[in-house]
Amino acid sequence: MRTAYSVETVRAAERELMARLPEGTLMRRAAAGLAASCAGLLRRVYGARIVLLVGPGDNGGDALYAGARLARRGAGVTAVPMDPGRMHPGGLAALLGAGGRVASAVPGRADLVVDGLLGIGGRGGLRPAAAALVERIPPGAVVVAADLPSGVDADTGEVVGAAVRADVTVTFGAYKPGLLIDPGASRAGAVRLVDIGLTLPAPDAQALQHADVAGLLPEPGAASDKYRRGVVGIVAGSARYPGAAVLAVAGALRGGAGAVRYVGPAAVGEAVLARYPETLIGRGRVQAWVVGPGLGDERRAQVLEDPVPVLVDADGLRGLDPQALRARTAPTLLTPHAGEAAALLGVGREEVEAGRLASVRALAQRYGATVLLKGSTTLVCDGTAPVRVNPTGTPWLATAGSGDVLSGLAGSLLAAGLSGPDAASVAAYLHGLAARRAASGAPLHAHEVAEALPAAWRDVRTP
Ligand SMILES: NC(=O)C1=CN([C@@H]2O[C@H](COP(=O)(O)OP(=O)(O)OC[C@H]3O[C@@H](n4cnc5c(N)ncnc54)[C@H](OP(=O)(O)O)[C@@H]3O)[C@@H](O)[C@H]2O)[C@@H](O)CC1
Ligand SMILES: [K+]
Repeated sequence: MRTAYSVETVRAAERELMARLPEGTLMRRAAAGLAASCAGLLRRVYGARIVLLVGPGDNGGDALYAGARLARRGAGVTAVPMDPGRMHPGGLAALLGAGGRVASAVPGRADLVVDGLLGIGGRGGLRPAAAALVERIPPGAVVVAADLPSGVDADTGEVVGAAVRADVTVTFGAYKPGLLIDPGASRAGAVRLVDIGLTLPAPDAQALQHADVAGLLPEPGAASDKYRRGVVGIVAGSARYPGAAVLAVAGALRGGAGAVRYVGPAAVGEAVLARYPETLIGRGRVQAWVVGPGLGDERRAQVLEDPVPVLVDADGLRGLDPQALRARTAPTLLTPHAGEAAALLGVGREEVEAGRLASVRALAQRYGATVLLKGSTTLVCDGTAPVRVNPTGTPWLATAGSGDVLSGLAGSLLAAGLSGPDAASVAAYLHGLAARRAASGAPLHAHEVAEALPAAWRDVRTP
């Protein structure tokens, strides 16, 4: 499990540790890790041209001390301050003592640029003096962000205006949520963690890894029959959109439930059967429902009355009543994309895109449900446990029908007995992995994602 911690939590842990260590120890540890990463990215440290963008706080201090280490190994290191009157004094002295220099403008050429403008003390969009330096980063230089790319909000991943686009981010003590959540995540490049010795409490966000997913996958026992493994009911599709039902069933058949039941118009049932003859057709007992696309209100209301877990997706999300959902006794899982989430919250779509973390939390609170917010970084929140950030996926997943496959898959995992957050985050993980496998750099369509699910399932179980 990759875990991430809010600024407040990191600061508290730092304070606690600093009180027990000689002054400057943590910054020395951070700078040593940063310098080592930079050295590893250069073909040769000796003679390399390194530029440090230096902010007024301790993030700038990290960059200056790291620069001093690299200068001692023969690199030509130039520090460019955001505010010449405010640079970490100890860091500046170390750099100058090691032969580094200070310049007022960013040199036109560099092999590597260290972004030490802002770390966890950054607030709001980059001020003009910082944005001007970022604009001047020489093309072709490897960009290494200290702690996080400047301009990215550490807690949320939000970016207002300009922000550094790093090739590598060397983060200190703990991952910050903004490094895992877009748009911040896409600015961070490869993220490396430097252990500075912090003792941390429960995380604010977490990202599953293969082993976590493998541990959550439903496993049939010797005594399992199809009913014990769970039946998932799919209420989706219409004469106008029969494909949604076929794709949801495709996902559900690969999700570990013992059987998939389709409930809907006869013509759609025939389309489902033609593709998947193993589907049960018509009403009957299920352990979880997926209420999805192409639906009228009355079909959704019937399903929501059933005291089993229910996943609500697509058209099923339209006009949902928070009170009615809160009154349910069994878990509810909502799987909106940004547009649907915006409608559920009564805000603009851009607001959801810009503040994905706040949006998913607000939805979980308001509807008393687990919420899977689809998008460039899929988030899962049940309002209490840490938010789960999905680390798999590919931009090619933005294709018609892929959401139907995901809802079938997650519903199947619910029927197999997983909790709402586990079903949602395992489904998102497998779905993203399957899409990566199926796409491998080329366009893909939703059926291919469904077909690649068994391979993704095997991948995560391979130690
Ligand atoms: N604590 C520790 O033990 C350790 C900490 N470590 C390191 O310290 C970092 C945190 O340092 P920090 O607290 O000094 O804050 P930091 O990120 O440098 O920025 C604050 C400065 O930026 C300014 N500023 C703010 N927003 C701005 C904006 N939008 N645009 C422009 N400027 C803006 C703000 O200005 P002000 O508001 O004061 O005018 C203030 O001067 C942390 O990320 C890690 O790298 C490591 O060494 C490990 C040990
Ligand atoms: K930075």
